[in-house]
Amino acid sequence: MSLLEVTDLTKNFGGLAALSNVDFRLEENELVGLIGPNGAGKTTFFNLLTGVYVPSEGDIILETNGEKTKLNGKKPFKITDLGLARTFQNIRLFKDLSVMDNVLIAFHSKKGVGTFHSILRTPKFYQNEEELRKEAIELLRIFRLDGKLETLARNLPYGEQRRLEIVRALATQPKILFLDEPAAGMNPQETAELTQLIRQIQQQFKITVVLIEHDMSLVMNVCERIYCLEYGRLIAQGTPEEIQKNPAVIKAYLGGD
Ligand SMILES: Nc1ncnc2c1ncn2[C@@H]1O[C@H](COP(=O)(O)OP(=O)(O)OP(=O)(O)O)[C@@H](O)[C@H]1O
Repeated sequence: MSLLEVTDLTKNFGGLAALSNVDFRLEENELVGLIGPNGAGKTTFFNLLTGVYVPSEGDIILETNGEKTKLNGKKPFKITDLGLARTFQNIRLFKDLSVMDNVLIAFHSKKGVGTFHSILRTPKFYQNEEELRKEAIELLRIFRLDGKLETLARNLPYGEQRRLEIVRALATQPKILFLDEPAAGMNPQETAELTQLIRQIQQQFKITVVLIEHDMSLVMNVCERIYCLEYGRLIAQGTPEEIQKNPAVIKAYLGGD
């Protein structure tokens, strides 16, 4: 089986079917795009996979080390523990904490030494803190944020806040990273740099990356496979070349018959 297998995933909000019978799979270490017009159900899909919403129907199964785990209905923190991390369409940082503290908090979900050592400030606590700081600086260096360790997140320029969000997600050591419109609001140069970074982290950390993005050049450039949603239904999947030629996708984006 695949790293992640989603079958028949459905989410209803009252009478509105935000997502209907979607099948989706992810393999290890691939870069996958999720596209579709506004309101197609892309963010709802991420919210279902990361435990923000409980599915109305369908299954989400993660397979790691030969073990299958059903993710439906699990809480977001549990899903993070199992190796799924995400960023949000609207940036969600601890705006009044420094860049470094934003990353350290994310690390603690995976690598903290526990309450006993933390409260008593044991030598093990200090040794662990030092190691985490080093790892945080390494990650921040990749995203060119290592010169701003003590800057408050709210004082970073917009593009850097978006990059810090990705660092925070990576600090939880995910197997799968979900990025919700990472290039939204970025200028072309920032988008080009981000494209490069996404490729780099996928290869360096050997993770699977799933990307919701309206910037088609980014999606077509970076993704190996693409899924397209419209009105909550999966209307196409394939390579970037196949998706660009797909009549249902062209119609969904351009309208008309
Ligand atoms: N919590 C909710 N309650 C009710 N309706 C919702 C909720 N969340 C999403 N929806 C509806 O579900 C549909 C899909 O929304 P969703 O945000 O998943 O689309 P999207 O493809 O991410 O859109 P966009 O590209 O504009 O971000 C929309 O009609 C939206 O209004």
